[in-house]
Amino acid sequence: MPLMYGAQSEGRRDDETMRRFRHDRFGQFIHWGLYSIPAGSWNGVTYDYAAEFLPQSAGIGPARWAGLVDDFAAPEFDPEAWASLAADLGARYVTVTAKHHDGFCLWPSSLTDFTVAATPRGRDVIGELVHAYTARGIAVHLYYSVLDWHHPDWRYAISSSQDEEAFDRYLSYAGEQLRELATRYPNVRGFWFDGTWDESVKANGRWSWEIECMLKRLIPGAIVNSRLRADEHGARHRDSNGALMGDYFSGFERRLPDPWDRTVTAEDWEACVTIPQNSWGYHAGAEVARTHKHPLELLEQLVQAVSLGGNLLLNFGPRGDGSFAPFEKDVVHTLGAWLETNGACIYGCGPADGWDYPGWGYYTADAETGAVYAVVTRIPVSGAIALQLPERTRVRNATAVATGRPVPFAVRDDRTVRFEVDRASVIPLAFALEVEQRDD
Ligand SMILES: C[C@@H]1N[C@@H](C#Cc2ccccc2)[C@H](O)[C@@H]1O
Repeated sequence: MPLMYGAQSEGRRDDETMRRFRHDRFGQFIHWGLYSIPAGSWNGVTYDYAAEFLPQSAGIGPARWAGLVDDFAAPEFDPEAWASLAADLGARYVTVTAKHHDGFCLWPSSLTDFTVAATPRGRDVIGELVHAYTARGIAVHLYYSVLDWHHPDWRYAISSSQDEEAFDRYLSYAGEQLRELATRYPNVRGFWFDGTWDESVKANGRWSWEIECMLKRLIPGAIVNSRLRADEHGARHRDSNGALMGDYFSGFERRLPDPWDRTVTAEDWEACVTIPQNSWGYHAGAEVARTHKHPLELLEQLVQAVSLGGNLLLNFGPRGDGSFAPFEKDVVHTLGAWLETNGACIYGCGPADGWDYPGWGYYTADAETGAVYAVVTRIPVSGAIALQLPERTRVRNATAVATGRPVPFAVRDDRTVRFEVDRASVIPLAFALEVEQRDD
């Protein structure tokens, strides 16, 4: 069907900025704001739900919530230390909350007083972070929530002409804030939109189309996630013709596609995940919870995403004072150490065509050289790892990515080779396979 405000381009972007995003594969999400201070509790009551939703969970109105501005002193906020942590994690880009659903701006926006400028130290958090990450060679994407509980003209739905006039005012405000962000911080690489699920936003596909155009005009090559977009019929992420809007699909939140679902390899996509079960902002309960994911579970999610042609955006929620919790530092050390010696099977990699999901782990392939990697995450009780080869394919040799040492294997038949793996091996265990086509 003809669309005025559908997808702005067909197929994958192949410019340098998008190739870099695809090559990066691993990003760190940062959720930090006023919600990090109460950390899930209010007036002595702890709410198990996501900490950044505390105003909703505890029924706190905008005026009372704004009282937290005076407490946002962030004595431990150290942008260079945050950038070092991202580098230690092995993240190649960072997506930082500039404005979350509560409407508080982590940059000194001229469009509202509800910003860091009103806090005791008045620091331009976004500006300092963009500088620190960029100086470490880490690309920055800015998270912006269209949903805004603080702004008086926000509406969940439009049910009167008054609602329409108010929401038009809100969309103008949000548009000017986005212009301000792209103008103040022109070396950010992308914008990560959220809070676009309500009827009011879905009814304004033209606005979302215009925002994408504006940001890419102000920052040529800027990357915009599909979550910003609706078309004129209210279709989100993909327009009414099924074409992806924005530059990559961003519908995987706290979930990944099934490891055998090769359909997702048709598009660029990114999954965003938390370390606790369900809190993006710092929740004090997470420090003692027994429920958050083991670092190796998160590492497996990264390998799984890459094996299906996607990126993983792993969330960290700094405490209200600007420090990181020990359980988050554990994740940094575990993933960073593994990526230090095994990153070849992640960075610049994607799906290994013809190599079906094996069950004991994942296959990735270097997008440039075609080198195939077998990454073992589950060692069978026998210790035997059987590889089902694509047709007319032979494995010439195999080496352990971490050590470069050759890995012995046996040819079982013309479609199967078998590795014997020490069951005490540190996993994920990555093998680099040198394969060749047989001419039989
Ligand atoms: C990236 C994540 N998206 C946000 C959300 C949400 C949400 C949660 C429940 C129902 C509808 C939407 C979270 O607050 C976090 O920013």
